[in-house]
Amino acid sequence: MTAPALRLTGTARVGGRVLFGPLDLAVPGGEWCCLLGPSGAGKSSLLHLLAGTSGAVTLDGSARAGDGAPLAGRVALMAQTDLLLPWLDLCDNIRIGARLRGTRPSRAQAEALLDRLGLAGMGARKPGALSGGQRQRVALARTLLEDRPVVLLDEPFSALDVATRLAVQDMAAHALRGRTVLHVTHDPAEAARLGDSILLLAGGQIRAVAPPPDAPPRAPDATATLSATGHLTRLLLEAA
Ligand SMILES: Nc1ncnc2c1ncn2[C@@H]1O[C@H](COP(=O)(O)OP(=O)(O)OP(=O)(O)O)[C@@H](O)[C@H]1O
Repeated sequence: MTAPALRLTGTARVGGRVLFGPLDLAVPGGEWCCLLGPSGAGKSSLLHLLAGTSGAVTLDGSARAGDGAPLAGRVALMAQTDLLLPWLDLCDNIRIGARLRGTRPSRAQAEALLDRLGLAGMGARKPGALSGGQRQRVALARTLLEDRPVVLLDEPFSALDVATRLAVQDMAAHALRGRTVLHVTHDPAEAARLGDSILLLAGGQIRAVAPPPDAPPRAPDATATLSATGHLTRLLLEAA
């Protein structure tokens, strides 16, 4: 699978006001890019513009793949809300996209993903019986099973405790290696740990911030990771 680059250029508006831009955001093909920024800066809107699900937010410009082919059909979006269907069990929730397209991955595939996310043996449960962090991992499993070259993640680990978060970050980093990932997060430590590249959206503009030099996923307590976390925290405080 060849993962295309992503490019978003122009000005985004909502309700007649400028949300961000004019700007030029680029994510190289096959890289994991973390996007940070203050609440309301437009990070989720930017993901939805790339996914083609932006609704009230419009773009005077373009959101496209670097290879010129349409993005439609090549993108999986994990939104901030988990969108789990309460009447389906976890395996069927995870397989919902494939089912809507007329294919049907096996329950064993869904169970295997749950297992890797620390939810072994829970495939027959309904979402109503889960904690917030468990629901978030099911939504991640559904996104991974989509098996798309471009993956957009909106705060995918925000509900997880520290130990689970680190384990699930590692799992996702390995599962999505070689895909083009744009990952919105509020957590500077997460960006310092996971990003091949790191972008900051603030004041309507995009700014690139140098990631630590070694390859992700990085040790959370490595000096370079901690130093990048501190630098990003300072930039976020300045942008607030
Ligand atoms: N459908 C919509 N209708 C009206 N306003 C919207 C809509 N979608 C987004 N907005 C507005 O656009 C702005 C940016 O929202 P967005 O969710 O993209 O920000 P964000 O950076 O992801 O914030 P957060 O970090 O809090 O999730 C907000 O002021 C929000 O109210």
